[in-house]
Amino acid sequence: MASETPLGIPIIDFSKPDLNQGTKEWDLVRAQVRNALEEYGCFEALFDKVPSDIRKSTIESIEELFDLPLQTKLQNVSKKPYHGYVGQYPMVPLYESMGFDDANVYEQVESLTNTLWPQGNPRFCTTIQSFSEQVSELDQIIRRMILESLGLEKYFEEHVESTNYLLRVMKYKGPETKETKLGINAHTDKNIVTILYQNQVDGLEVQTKAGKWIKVKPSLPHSFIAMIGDSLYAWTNGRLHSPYHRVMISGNEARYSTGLFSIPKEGYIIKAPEEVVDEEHPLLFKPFDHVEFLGFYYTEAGQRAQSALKTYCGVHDLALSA
Ligand SMILES: O=C(O)CCC(=O)C(=O)O
Ligand SMILES: [Fe+2]
Repeated sequence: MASETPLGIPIIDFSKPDLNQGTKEWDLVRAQVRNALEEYGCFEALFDKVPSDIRKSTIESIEELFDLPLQTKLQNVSKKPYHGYVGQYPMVPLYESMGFDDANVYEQVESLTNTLWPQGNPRFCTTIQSFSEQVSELDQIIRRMILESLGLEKYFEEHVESTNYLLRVMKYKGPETKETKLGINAHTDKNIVTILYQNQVDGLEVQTKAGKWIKVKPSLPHSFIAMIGDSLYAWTNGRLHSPYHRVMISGNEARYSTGLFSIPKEGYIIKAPEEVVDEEHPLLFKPFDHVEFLGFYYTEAGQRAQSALKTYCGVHDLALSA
């Protein structure tokens, strides 16, 4: 076979000083966002608005968190799967994670912090909250660009108000073998937009539409990975791709990462607006509640399904699964 140029996901620069709505710069970046999300469902965002000291203390704070005794970590329980503490799963023994609901709201982070450190840990709390708030700005820039590029900007306020932010922090223990091990199974995210950040240990892989796995290696310390989840895929009636991705790890060093997930609120019905439904683009999914869909996803049938979303509320189930 001829040698292939290594594939990578698109890189988009959000660090330009005058990236304001209505400018040429904005329109240019917006077009790049739209193309990347149609083709890959994700891209690397260069975003320097999160100061380097906050980025650094975020990674240090996550290390401090996972160094707590297991008994303490287990105190963060949640009714919602993957919102509380997760660890020691037999399928993915190297993976641990902890979720912070409403991570951009100080009081919310504080109350969870106080469960973990009864004597308080203001530095941890401030770090997690500021990091989440600053990354949520990138989430909103991206969502505004997506809506504008689809001619749906009138829905922006409703769109943002219908979601909450979850910050999930993750640790993947180095397997201490030469072989590469599975850190997290291949999956699509179920939410709206995910923004990932990581320490210097790579491992994220994204599947292209053609089925090829590509390694994601963030190029700069202020690189974030933005990714579309199934709920936005459904809301845009399939205009944007939500990619399968996984984490593969090797070596001795631990990988620490964070994901800021914009998640539809319970009770909010996700329904593709009429502007994106026409003869050429028939409705793909019946309107659904994200929390109810997640309930299905975590059942045996949901886990077995090739696409849980299509099985749950796909309009052309048979045609699509053929
Ligand atoms: O750790 C990562 O970079 C990816 C994590 C992920 O895909 C997830 O939490 O949904
Ligand atoms: Fe994911």
